[in-house]
Amino acid sequence: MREILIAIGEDPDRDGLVRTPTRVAHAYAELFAGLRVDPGQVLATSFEADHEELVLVRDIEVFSLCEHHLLPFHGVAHIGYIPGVDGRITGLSKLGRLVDVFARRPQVQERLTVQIADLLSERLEPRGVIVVLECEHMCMAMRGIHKVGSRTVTSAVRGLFQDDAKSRAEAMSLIIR
Ligand SMILES: Nc1nc2c(ncn2[C@@H]2O[C@H](COP(=O)(O)OP(=O)(O)OP(=O)(O)O)[C@@H](O)[C@H]2O)c(=O)[nH]1
Ligand SMILES: [Zn+2]
Repeated sequence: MREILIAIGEDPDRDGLVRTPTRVAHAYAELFAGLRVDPGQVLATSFEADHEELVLVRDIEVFSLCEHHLLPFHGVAHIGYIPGVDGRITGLSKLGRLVDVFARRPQVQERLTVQIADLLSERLEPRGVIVVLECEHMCMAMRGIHKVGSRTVTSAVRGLFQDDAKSRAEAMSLIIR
């Protein structure tokens, strides 16, 4: 960080900047903490339930950093699943925790979307999973192409949502408003 400050023409020893390398190190430790967490642990607790219909959590806040520029992208995730035949469900907060574990890494939005869908699919063995992310990328807003307000939408579907167009359309109608 000190070398970056010198490279951009700053004085790393001036009062406001002298502790900046340390601050950035601490900030990065938090922003990239997901690299040191086992995502499977997030879903370690699950419950039996007689619910065989859609469970959908909308508008889960997403903060991540693109791996190309290390600039933030942020927006929301919508995560839905239909529990498997043995009816296991997870705590609703775990879906938000799962987003954070994968988001707190150098990312691309597509991979973040797929990682969430794959882990839910693997660990909960649900009948279907649908994940939609809508994010704005600062690397496209405050630099480069300067397109402020454009949002990128990515989705990943697993299980019955892949084959059953009616179920997918029903879930999408609850997600996209
Ligand atoms: N597919 C994808 N691309 C992303 C994501 N985040 C940033 N990017 C893009 O990554 C690309 C990197 O392109 P490069 O040409 O290597 O880098 P660059 O010269 O800084 O590109 P510009 O942003 O076009 O100025 C850019 O087009 C970014 O918009 C993401 O989550 N998914
Ligand atoms: Zn970027």
